[in-house]
Formats: sequence, structure tokens, C-alpha cells
Amino acid sequence: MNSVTEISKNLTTPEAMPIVQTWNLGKVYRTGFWLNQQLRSLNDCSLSVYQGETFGLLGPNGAGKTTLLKILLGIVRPTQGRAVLLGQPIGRQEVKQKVGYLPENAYFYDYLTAWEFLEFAAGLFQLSTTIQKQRIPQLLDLVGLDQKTARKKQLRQYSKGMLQRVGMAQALINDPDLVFFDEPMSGLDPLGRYQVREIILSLKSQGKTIFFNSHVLTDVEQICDRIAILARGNLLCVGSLEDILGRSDVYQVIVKGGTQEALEPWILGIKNIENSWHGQLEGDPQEFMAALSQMDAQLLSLNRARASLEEYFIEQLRERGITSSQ
Ligand SMILES: Nc1ncnc2c1ncn2[C@@H]1O[C@H](COP(=O)(O)OP(=O)(O)OP(=O)(O)O)[C@@H](O)[C@H]1O
Repeated sequence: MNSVTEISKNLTTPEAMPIVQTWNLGKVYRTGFWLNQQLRSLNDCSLSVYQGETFGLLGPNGAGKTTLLKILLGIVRPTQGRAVLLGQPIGRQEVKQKVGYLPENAYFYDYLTAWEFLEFAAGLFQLSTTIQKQRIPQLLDLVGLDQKTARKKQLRQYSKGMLQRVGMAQALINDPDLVFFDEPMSGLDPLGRYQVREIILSLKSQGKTIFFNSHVLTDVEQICDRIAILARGNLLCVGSLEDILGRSDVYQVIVKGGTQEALEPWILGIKNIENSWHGQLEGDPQEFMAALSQMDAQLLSLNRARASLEEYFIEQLRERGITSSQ
């Protein structure tokens, strides 16, 4: 058994329902020419994702993120453990009807237009033409693609960012309750990443549960309710960002001048180090700065106390002696 730090039991809502649950999931691939070698890519993975959550699965290359996603989607069979999606065992047809998926390197039919591609995807779910006529324009709006372009332009003429948005529309064609995105921001420029983030946030506001893999930790930090870190097939920690990193509105301050008595109500754990006051800010930064001007003191620095997700991520890997990806 690997040791998983379950950092938080705080759910999006206290009575939230588990939508994804796994118990000791594991996968050993058979490799080599004679398939006589074994590669353990997932180990004893137990986690839960709750209704309406945006859940980010992080990990270095080769950590086993895609393997876990593919097991949940019924594409890869686990060699150990079990999992339940939307209250039913994975792989069931009824479950697949309610799940959306955008693979990491999605294949698009170059000579179809976006509209034709979405019609094709809708056909796989046997959606009626009436529903298709309503849903395709809605999805194009959601992902920010122009309807005329979607009807005319073949996918081979689309940029990477536009293709990714078509891929997201495809993943939503069946109006799923649960959506899996494998590296949705990969290879996108800052604007493309912003657009994908906005789409994910808009899906969240519709109450959908989103499970995605990512290397882009700044994006994860902005949109996820909870995260898990996977490395070399082992789950290292699961928890909410606030419980993992601390509150985002806590600041460390350094002040020059003023007196300890005047500053004490504002600075928790105040200490004098080399003629300046150090500690944690109590209260609103704007009000604090206004108060400083009254006490003849000068603010030298005001920094968020919480570490970035990237710092935490690197630290977690380092603690376990993982210094390179696979
Ligand atoms: N079909 C397969 N057959 C054999 N080995 C595989 C197969 N798929 C994945 N692996 C191996 O399993 C391990 C985990 O791979 P996986 O793709 O799940 O990692 P990942 O975390 O998604 O990586 P990345 O971030 O690079 O996409 C890797 O060592 C990979 O080479």
C-alpha cells in the first residue's frame, strides 16, 4: 500500500454525492516483443470525486494519469481494484451515455467541417436530428466558435486552439453529467488556455462534474476545487487547494518604522528582524496601508503566505526522491 495524504474531506457541498469512486485501482501493462515484461503504471489508487466538483489530476510525464482516465472510461481494463462512475460499475453502456471525454491527442477527421464532425459525434449517441439542430449551435456558442465557419471550414484548416474547442464541443455532445478532459490546455497559447479555462468554468456553473489531467499547474490552481497528485503510479495526496496550500488571502508583511504597540493589532506574531517588523497581516491590505500612513511606518513587502501549487508539487515529488519524469 502506498501512503496517500488525504488532506481534505471538505467537499464542494457538505452533502455532495460521489460521482467517481475508485478502490485500490491498479494496472500492470504487458510489454516487450513477447509481452513477457510487466510495467506497473498504477498502484492502489483510491479516490473520490464529488458532484459539481472540478477535479485536477496532476503528475509528471508517465505518472499514470491517462491510464487512470482510460480505466475510468472503460478503455483500459484494470488489473486490480474496482471503480464506480455515477453510481454504477465502470464500462456500463448507461454510464457511457452520461460521460464526455476529450482525449489528449484527439484525432479529427481533416476533411469534415466542425459541424459535420459534431453531427458524426451526435450520431454515435443516436441523438435525433431535432436535438442535434438545437445542441450543435449551443455548443459552438459555448466554446466560442462561429457557426458560419463551423459549417464551411474543414478541420484541417483549423488552428490547434480551434481544434481543441471543437474537441470540447464533441465531448459535450451528449450533454454529459461527468466530463473527462485529458490535458485540455496542452500545446495552447495563453489566449487558448484562457478560453479553455473559461469553458471549464462555464461547465462548472452548469453543475457538471469535471475531471481533468494537466501539467499546467497555474491553470489547475485557478479552476480546481480539489486535486490529486500521482507519481510513478502512486497517489501522493488528495485534497482541496485551500487545505493543501492554505488560505489564499493570508499575507506576510515587512514594515519599517512605527512601534510594536501600534503595529501589533495588525501583525500577528510580530518580530523585529534587522530593524524592520515581520509577521502575518491581520485584516484587509488596503486598510492596513492606510493605517501605516498614520503611524509614520513604511511597507517594505506584502506577499501571499501560501505557496504556489507548483512549489507544493515539486516539494511532494522531491520528498519521495522523484527528480525526473519517466
Ligand atoms: N498501452 C500501454 N502499454 C504499455 N505501457 C503503457 C501503455 N500505456 C501507458 N504505458 C506506460 O504506463 C506508464 C504511465 O503512462 P500514462 O500515459 O498513463 O502516464 P501519464 O501520466 O498520462 O503521462 P503523460 O503526462 O506523459 O501523458 C508509462 O510508463 C507508459 O509508458
